Amino acid sequence: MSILLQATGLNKRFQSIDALDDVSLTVSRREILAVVGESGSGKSTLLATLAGLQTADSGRITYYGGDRPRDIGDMDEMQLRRLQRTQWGFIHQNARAALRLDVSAGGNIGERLMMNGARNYGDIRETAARWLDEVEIGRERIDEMPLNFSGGMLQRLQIAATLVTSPELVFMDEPTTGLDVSVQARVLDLIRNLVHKLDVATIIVTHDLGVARLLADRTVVMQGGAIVEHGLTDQVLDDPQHPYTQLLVSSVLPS
Ligand SMILES: Nc1ncnc2c1ncn2[C@@H]1O[C@H](COP(=O)(O)OP(=O)(O)OP(=O)(O)O)[C@@H](O)[C@H]1O
Repeated sequence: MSILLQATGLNKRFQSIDALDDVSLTVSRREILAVVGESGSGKSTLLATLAGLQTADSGRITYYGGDRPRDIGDMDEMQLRRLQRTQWGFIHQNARAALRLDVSAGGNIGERLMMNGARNYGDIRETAARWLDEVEIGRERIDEMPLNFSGGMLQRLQIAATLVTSPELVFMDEPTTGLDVSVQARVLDLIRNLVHKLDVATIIVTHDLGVARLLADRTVVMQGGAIVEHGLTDQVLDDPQHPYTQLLVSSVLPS
């Protein structure tokens, strides 16, 4: 598999805290990479940095998608925004904050299509309807404001609104955290089916090793801003080598 995104030597310091400590990783095309670790280990900082939402103090991020390799640090604001809305997607933990609640469900999906150049109203509406079916909200709710949608429905709408343009790379920050346990499984199942169907590379941050096991081809483990272990997910979770990973696995997964 060819590399889609490569990060080398990322560092980020907040006052005296090393949120990122010499982090290097790669994500290949169509690969699902999980970033796991305890609260405060640097997962969200890493994801936001990789996605160009915040800058590292040092290090380099190269994106090999599109027509030529580009360093994120060399892009101006407009180029980065364009990349983020065309070839990338970001699924936030808090769907309520990520969506526009005063715009219809169909409008939330259609907006992303229009940002990518779609102009034909009939086509946009039909694509939005298809995606509402795809994420099991149902096309009959296309004109409904998502204000009264449940947490699970909001997350499924955010997923539709992100994946509708078939991005090459999607960043997910704890996409099922905060949802009822019974709802989490359904959303995870949906994510798994869609990313495989669309062949989209995914970097997913989670504190839940079960999520990594279900979704990810490879997993990296973070502690104190550094990657302490990485490998195939089954390998990392079934035969952890680093004491911190062993602790994580033994305290979270029943043996
Ligand atoms: N804007 C900021 N200002 C100061 N410190 C920050 C900031 N953002 C993150 N940090 C610190 O950097 C470290 C890593 O935080 P980060 O949120 O990336 O960890 P995390 O693994 O995602 O944790 P969580 O799962 O709780 O979000 C923490 O010690 C955090 O307090």
